[in-house]
Amino acid sequence: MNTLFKNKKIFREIGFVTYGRLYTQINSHSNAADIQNPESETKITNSSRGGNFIDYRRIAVHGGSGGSGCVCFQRERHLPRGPPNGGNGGAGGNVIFVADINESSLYSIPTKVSAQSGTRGKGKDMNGIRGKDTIVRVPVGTIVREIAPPNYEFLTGYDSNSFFSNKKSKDKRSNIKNRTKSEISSEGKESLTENENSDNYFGESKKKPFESALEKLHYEIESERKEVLKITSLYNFYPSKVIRDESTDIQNLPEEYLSYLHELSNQTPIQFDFDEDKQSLIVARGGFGGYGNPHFASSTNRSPYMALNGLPGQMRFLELELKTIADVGLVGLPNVGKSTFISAVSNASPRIANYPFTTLNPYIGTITLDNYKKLTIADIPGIIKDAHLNKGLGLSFLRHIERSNILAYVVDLSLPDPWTQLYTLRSELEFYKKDLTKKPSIVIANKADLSLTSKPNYQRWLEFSDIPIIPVSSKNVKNVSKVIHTLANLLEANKKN
Ligand SMILES: Nc1nc2c(ncn2[C@@H]2O[C@H](COP(=O)(O)OP(=O)(O)OP(=O)(O)O)[C@@H](O)[C@H]2O)c(=O)[nH]1
Ligand SMILES: [Mg+2]
Repeated sequence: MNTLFKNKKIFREIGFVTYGRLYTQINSHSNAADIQNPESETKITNSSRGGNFIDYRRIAVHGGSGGSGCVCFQRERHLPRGPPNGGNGGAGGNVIFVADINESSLYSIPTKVSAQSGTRGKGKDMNGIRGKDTIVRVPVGTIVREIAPPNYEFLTGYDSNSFFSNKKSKDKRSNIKNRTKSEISSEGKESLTENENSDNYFGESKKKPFESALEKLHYEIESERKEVLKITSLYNFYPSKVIRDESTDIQNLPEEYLSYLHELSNQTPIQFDFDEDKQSLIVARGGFGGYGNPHFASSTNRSPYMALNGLPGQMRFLELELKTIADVGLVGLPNVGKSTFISAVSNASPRIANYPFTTLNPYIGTITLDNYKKLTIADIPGIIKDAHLNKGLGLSFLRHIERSNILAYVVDLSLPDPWTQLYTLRSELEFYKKDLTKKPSIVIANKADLSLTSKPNYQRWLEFSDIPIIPVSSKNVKNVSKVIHTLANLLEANKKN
């Protein structure tokens, strides 16, 4: 199976990215403790602030295969028929996701992530080496969901419950037919009619070719997995001593081996939210290493000529979605001064210019308050009227403020009737997600330094406003500390509730 992943052509076809900055392998003894104390890992930085911001991605993850156990006997001059001494195979490495506060984009995560396979056991009781784990750093705020493999239903009639069946696998095409009739239609997914699968008069299949390399990869892996999981192929026999007696029965398999097989066939779908730094999750477990022949020695069979093969690692298809988590989300029309505000109050330094849509990616700024607590603010691209109809940059960026505790509407106070900006923003937010505007909110009335128009606007607005309005001049850094204190108090009150 592992050879499949080494197939560079496939990697190229599915767009395997070799940037590898988020993607590193750590030594074979990695465990949860290592993750918490990542000294053994390479320091990775990700400068994805520029044009490389990606907040949605679909990837495939694959744990390493386990190495096979070895069939071997001790042979010395004085000991011609010594005891069995074949080593166990090494387990495959796991693919582990770790949340990292320094990451801000899913850009560097490759389409296909696999962990190293374990090596085979050898004679003289030499166990195989465990495959290295692969650690993928994901930004805090990433949501991981398991998805069905691409076009899963038309690829194969693979039935995960038939792992233990000893029957010869049926013809692939008949499998597809069987599945088409019953399972696919009941699942209600994209279904193929029987006619589409059957051969025509010239014996040519009308089945569509693989539409993407990822589908092809999945098909190959699944067929190989099926092959591996046939009971006879679980065993590794001594050459020319192939014995298929009752000792190769399913009942004789070690319990941990069986439970791993069971786990492989009954994977619970992953749904995980990385909302804290250093949180980690094994997304694809490495395969079990097979036992060497000493494991099968008994009082009746002192020279077992069989060992166990390693098992394949878990294969999963995942959907990653980044929803930035900040305490405060800034929302405003383009060019009102959101980025100027965030750069005036925090460590963020987004681009500022006098034209709309200067900001194209979300930015997070951190402010250290008097009591050494931290307040994070998210600046997102500007929203315009009818953004829900995909005008401007659309509304997808709202996912980054969706989980903020507080909303801060930034308006340009110098424009005529500035409150209309607030109406527009609120209605667009409601279009995106119902009740989003019910979060505690304030209005940052920016450009108050342009007092000729701003001052009368402010006076009029105060008379009917339903939320606090704070006039500021972000450009001249005037009154911004009042905004920060109001936000900090609101946050405190909000957390207590
Ligand atoms: N007079 C005045 N100008 C300001 C103030 N704040 C921002 N500006 C100017 O307004 C323009 C837009 O500022 P940005 O911070 O880029 O605005 P933005 O809301 O981030 O814009 P987008 O990223 O395009 O949505 C710049 O030319 C700023 O110099 C202010 O308080 N007073
Ligand atoms: Mg901006």
